[in-house]
Amino acid sequence: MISLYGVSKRYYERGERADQGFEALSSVSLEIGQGKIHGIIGASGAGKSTLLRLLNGLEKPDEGDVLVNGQNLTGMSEQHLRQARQSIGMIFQHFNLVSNRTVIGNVCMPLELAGGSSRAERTARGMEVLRFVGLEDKAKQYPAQLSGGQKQRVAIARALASRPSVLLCDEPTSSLDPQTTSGILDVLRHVNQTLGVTIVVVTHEMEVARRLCHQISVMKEGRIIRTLSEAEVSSIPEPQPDMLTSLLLHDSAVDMTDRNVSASDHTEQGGHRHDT
Ligand SMILES: Nc1ncnc2c1ncn2[C@@H]1O[C@H](COP(=O)(O)OP(=O)(O)OP(=O)(O)O)[C@@H](O)[C@H]1O
Repeated sequence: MISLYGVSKRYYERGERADQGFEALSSVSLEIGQGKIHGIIGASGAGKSTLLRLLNGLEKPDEGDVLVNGQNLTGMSEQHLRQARQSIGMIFQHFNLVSNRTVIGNVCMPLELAGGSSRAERTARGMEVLRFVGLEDKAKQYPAQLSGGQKQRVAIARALASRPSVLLCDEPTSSLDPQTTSGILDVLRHVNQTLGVTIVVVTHEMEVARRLCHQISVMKEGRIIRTLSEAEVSSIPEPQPDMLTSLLLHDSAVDMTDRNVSASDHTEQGGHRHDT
């Protein structure tokens, strides 16, 4: 379970007073249930990445509380934060692999940093997570020898190595072509369904959010202006990006029910958020 209560975050230029600065997040409250896939969408600058960074303690809120797995990250010491982060994996748009390490070397990095395991134990766990993402045959290669989709699979394997209960994804498919995107969405679903990992996905790709997520929160100017329930997300016809675009562009919540198609329309169109 992930909870944000009244979270605000300001960024300051050098020399600015506490009442100045730019408010990137403004009184954000949100609850994400355990085992859910939750999307965060919004225009550039809406505060999506800031919200994600608060969830692994990379940023501290100025006000409010951030709880992950019942632990309040706000006010935690660096040492406790490091421990808490072991149950929070993260992947990025540009994969962030270390170029001079092999695939298995990259995947084992979090285990090395955590300490307390032998090299043989780390390698065994690394091979296990590489198998999970379908890349055990690439263990000895270097990132430069892999495609974009393979690099993101390695990044997912690395994030899973320390058995996290939460996976944070910052624009995980924005660098990938549509076919590779579908493959990565399959892997993320597999992570969620097989391992029960709660996933939070920041994306500007409305269709990715619709296909992958149970719920979707829409952000605008540092606020969550709407959270779509599972029923509402399931009801979004495929593909109808205009509806989500209008959610991004207007403050007032769009009445989804006016635009919902009936259950039979939905079936006829073959629309299902887990279609790829
Ligand atoms: N370290 C920082 N210092 C100052 N301002 C920042 C900093 N990080 C983010 N901001 C500002 O806060 C606002 C929210 O940024 P954030 O990166 O969270 O938005 P975003 O929705 O993820 O945008 P994008 O989709 O472009 O990545 C933006 O106006 C950004 O310029």
